[in-house]
Amino acid sequence: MIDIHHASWRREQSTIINNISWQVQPGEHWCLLGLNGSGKTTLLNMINGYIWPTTGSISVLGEKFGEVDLREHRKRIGWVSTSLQQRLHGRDTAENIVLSGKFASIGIYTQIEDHDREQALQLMQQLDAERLVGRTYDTLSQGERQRILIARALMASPDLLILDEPCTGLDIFARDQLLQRVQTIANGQNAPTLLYVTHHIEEIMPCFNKTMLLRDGQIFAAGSTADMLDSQRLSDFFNTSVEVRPEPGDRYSIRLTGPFTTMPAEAAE
Ligand SMILES: Nc1ncnc2c1ncn2[C@@H]1O[C@H](COP(=O)(O)OP(=O)(O)OP(=O)(O)O)[C@@H](O)[C@H]1O
Repeated sequence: MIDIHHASWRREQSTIINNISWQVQPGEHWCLLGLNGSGKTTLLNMINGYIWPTTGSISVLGEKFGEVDLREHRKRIGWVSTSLQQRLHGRDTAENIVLSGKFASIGIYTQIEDHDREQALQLMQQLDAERLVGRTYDTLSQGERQRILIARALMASPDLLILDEPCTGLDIFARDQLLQRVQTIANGQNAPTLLYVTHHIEEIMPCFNKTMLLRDGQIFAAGSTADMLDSQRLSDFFNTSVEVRPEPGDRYSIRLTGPFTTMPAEAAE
């Protein structure tokens, strides 16, 4: 699904992505865990073809960048992120935003077929958002917006679904509902491969069988989630002592047990 070989990305004397090699196989769902500024969004921008590695190579969904029509390619990738939220038109209705996912466009510039409209309504139903039909995007709550964005991302039946911190701004109930829906998507027939970006271990659902720990633009460790979410490993990763606890429902929680003073600068923000 994703094959990255020794990819680096440099800007203004700094190396933002530093010699990353990473393979995602069909059937895997990955969680990307890292502190602010560790390079998560930059890596996603690379996967979507918005930026190119300065050195190294990347192929996504079997297509090597440089040999593929990126506009067509992006239709195979659903993407939910805060930066997308900011680019949407606030006066568009919820259902039109979902529909626009079919064309990977902001707004709709094509004749809409009845079956597309039906599919959009079905996805809104699946995400418990059917009552939002007719509402303009700027009147929706944060939790409602996230559900509409996930429906939009699923509209083109993507092979890869990227969820970049989708729980930002959600209360604990909305967060858990959204996470349950993510789990349902992962368990569904013909489910896309999921990449889930977060700072929060509590958000890692059982469907995420793989986890990457990203620090300073480098892979600190990557492998099975159970191996990654180990107290000693995460203490090394965060550079301070933490305790990871298994929680009911194959979830995890984390508690800081070491001194704050040794925390990396970003974490203290
Ligand atoms: N175009 C650019 N030019 C210079 N520096 C950049 C550019 N894009 C990103 N960076 C820097 O690269 C680092 C990684 O940024 P990135 O947005 O990928 O981090 P992140 O892990 O997604 O962080 P967050 O969790 O805060 O969203 C940051 O220090 C950022 O300032």
